[in-house]
Amino acid sequence: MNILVLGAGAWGTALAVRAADQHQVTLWARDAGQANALAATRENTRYLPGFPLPAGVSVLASGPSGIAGLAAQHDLVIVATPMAGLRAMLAGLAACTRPVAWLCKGFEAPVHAAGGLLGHEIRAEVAPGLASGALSGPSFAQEVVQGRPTALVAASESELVRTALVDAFHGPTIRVYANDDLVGVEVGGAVKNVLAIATGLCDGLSLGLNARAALITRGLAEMTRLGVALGARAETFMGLSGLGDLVLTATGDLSRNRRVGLLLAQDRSVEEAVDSLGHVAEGVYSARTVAARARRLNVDMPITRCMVRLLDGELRPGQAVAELMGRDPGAETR
Ligand SMILES: NC(=O)c1ccc[n+]([C@@H]2O[C@H](COP(=O)([O-])OP(=O)(O)OC[C@H]3O[C@@H](n4cnc5c(N)ncnc54)[C@H](O)[C@@H]3O)[C@@H](O)[C@H]2O)c1
Ligand SMILES: O=P(O)(O)OC[C@H](O)CO
Repeated sequence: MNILVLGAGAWGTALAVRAADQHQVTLWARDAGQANALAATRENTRYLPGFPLPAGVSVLASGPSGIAGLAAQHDLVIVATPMAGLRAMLAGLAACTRPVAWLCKGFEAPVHAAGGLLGHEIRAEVAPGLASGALSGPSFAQEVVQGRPTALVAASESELVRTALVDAFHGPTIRVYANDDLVGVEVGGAVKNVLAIATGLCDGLSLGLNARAALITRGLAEMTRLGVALGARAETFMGLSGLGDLVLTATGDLSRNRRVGLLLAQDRSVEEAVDSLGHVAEGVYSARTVAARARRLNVDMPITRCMVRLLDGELRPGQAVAELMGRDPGAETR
């Protein structure tokens, strides 16, 4: 198989390295300088230092034919940009006849009255004919690139796309499960990032293990409520892209979103926290949209609402905890 990976951040690079165990991979960087550095050093020193690119990975920057021309020369196209780059990528691939999958986890920042969109909603606007889906699940790039065992979920309404993703990435160190609930998989991947900021905050304030378990459990409930309201199946949230990715991101110190929460607990500003990462933390950009879409659907998401007020500077860390604990008693419903 010939696989094109569009985006040479940490995750695109890690998956390109692993896919090259079994396939030919082209890793595309939007910035010619980054592509040249990658090609010269055979290492992504900016986003995933310490892991050489194997011979099966070739590096490219945009050529005269652009991404559409490149896509036509490959069997599978992976969009590995953050959410902020997905709309432009899908628009550029609108006429592509190859299966396409995005890796980003989040809601796009609002571009019109409908508010911020998930990947499949952006696709419906700019590339409705594209055979496409998302590859998601609990997966830190640093562990995947080291060949540590990982399970992913290939989500699409199209069996062709699910099968292409399994063929591309299922191997000795990665298991890929197929799921046709693209909405559920996308909601899980987006909301877990917001909840990981909350859990980082909780741990940074040394609130204890009981508090962390409560946040994860009640966070899963609010993620499920939003997903079901958006048309997902509730059972998807008990799977890899729901519970699985929530547990990983909320508790694993490799998570950039969790690290934002840990830094906010030290009274660092959101800008300082984000700048210190050097990587994208999608939860920071998605939180307001998650809360806004929940509000429109009449879905109660108290943890997310609290995180938005914290990120907007309306609450200090201690006040956020007091607000969550001060709510009226309620039934333990989904
Ligand atoms: N790193 C992980 O472990 C991991 C795992 C699973 C999913 N993801 C998701 O994958 C996506 C990418 O994450 P990452 O870790 O590779 O990020 P990163 O911060 O390591 O790299 C981001 C890459 O995207 C490029 N980029 C930034 N803005 C862009 C834009 N507007 N258009 C095009 N390219 C742009 C940057 O140049 C860089 O190459 C995120 O949505 C993240 O949630 C990451
Ligand atoms: O580092 P984070 O918080 O962006 O999380 C990375 C992956 O999404 C974990 O599955």
